Amino acid sequence: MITVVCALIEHNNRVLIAQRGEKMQQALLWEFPGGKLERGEAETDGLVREIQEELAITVQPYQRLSAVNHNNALQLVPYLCHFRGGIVQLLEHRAYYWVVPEELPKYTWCPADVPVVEEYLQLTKCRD
Ligand SMILES: Nc1nc2c([nH]c(=O)n2[C@@H]2O[C@H](COP(=O)(O)OP(=O)(O)OP(=O)(O)O)[C@@H](O)[C@H]2O)c(=O)[nH]1
Repeated sequence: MITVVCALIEHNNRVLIAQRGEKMQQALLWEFPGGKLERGEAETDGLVREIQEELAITVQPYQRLSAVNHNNALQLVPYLCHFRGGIVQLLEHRAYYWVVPEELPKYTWCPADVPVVEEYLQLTKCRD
């Protein structure tokens, strides 16, 4: 089982979503950006590194959501993150959007992300 950390980057009541490239696995599906941890790396350190590598922005993880075990092959570990600065560059993805939470279900997600989207929607409803 591989562990992948991903970021729900929040800014002005929106969250950043990213579309995988045509040549990536799960091509053209939407995801929360992130990636695999390096050996011995803490989850939050790996996440900050991946987001800098993929989007050239700085984030600060502040809350871990429920990890998703997908088909006993992938453990997806989501973190809520504050946006701390930079200008988004698509260094690996095909597209990105800042969306309000209610729009999240309109996108075609990587299957492992579906429970993450649901948890996030519940959480943001409680904030209102
Ligand atoms: N980053 C990310 N990967 C996800 C998500 N959902 C999901 O199933 N995955 C899968 O988790 C794996 C992570 O791959 P990745 O390509 O983003 O990770 P990485 O940057 O470390 O990959 P690399 O080996 O090319 O360096 C892929 O198989 C990807 O399809 C998600 O929300 N975010």
